[in-house]
Amino acid sequence: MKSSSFLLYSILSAAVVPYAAFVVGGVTPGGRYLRTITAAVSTGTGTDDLLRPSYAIEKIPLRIGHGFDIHRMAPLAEAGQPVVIGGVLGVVAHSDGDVIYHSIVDAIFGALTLPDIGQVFQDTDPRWKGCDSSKFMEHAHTVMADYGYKVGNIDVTLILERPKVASFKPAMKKNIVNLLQTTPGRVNIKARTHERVDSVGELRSLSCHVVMTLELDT
Ligand SMILES: Nc1ccn([C@@H]2O[C@H](COP(=O)(O)O)[C@@H](O)[C@H]2O)c(=O)n1
Ligand SMILES: C[C@@]1(CO)OP(=O)(O)OP(=O)(O)OC[C@H]1O
Repeated sequence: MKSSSFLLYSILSAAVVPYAAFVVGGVTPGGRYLRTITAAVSTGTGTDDLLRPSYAIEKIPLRIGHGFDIHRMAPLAEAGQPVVIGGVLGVVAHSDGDVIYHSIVDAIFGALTLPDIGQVFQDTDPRWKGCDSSKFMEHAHTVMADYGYKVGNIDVTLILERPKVASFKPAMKKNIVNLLQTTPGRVNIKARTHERVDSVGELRSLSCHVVMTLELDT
């Protein structure tokens, strides 16, 4: 669906059951989106201990990681994020709330036995307020590479009642490939609805699971 059609769909949908515009995999399925970037992660020169883990890990040839994230949708006044389409809801998050990127970052940290995303990028730290989550991805890639690993493969499951995101998968995949410096043959994105049940199905949240492997980069 073209973005103009999505916009129309969004407005029409808002009249019935409004949903948020959001950023997933670096893509906003919908069009009108005012991204706020108030912080950036320095991946090269940081002296922050949390950002630069230094303990040794075992160099096993294959590591597996799982990541999960869920973000609440709420009225814009409460969400406070100008990422709305349909004019009613926003995504409640400290950063930009990209559930795909957050899940991938956590899968990478998990595979490396490192502290999780919320420990590294604390949601009380003003540096991450409204932060573009691609910065978290770039940082996770740097950490992974520093430990001598590269992406094995990534399988993403985005759980989102609507809109349908099939036509946006190539752009999301391209972002992931570029940020993690891997190849298209190693990244897959799936999407499911939540069959209209629970918070995801009732358009009160969206969530994501990621499973991925890391390979020792020889
Ligand atoms: N936001 C979404 C949700 C689903 N899809 C695609 O639709 C198929 C059917 O989903 P169900 O949850 O109803 O089984 C699914 O396999 C996806 O291909 C989508 O594109 N965007
Ligand atoms: C990314 C961080 C940090 O800004 O905040 P949120 O955007 O709220 O995202 P979440 O996935 O809940 O957890 C990790 C947080 O520490």
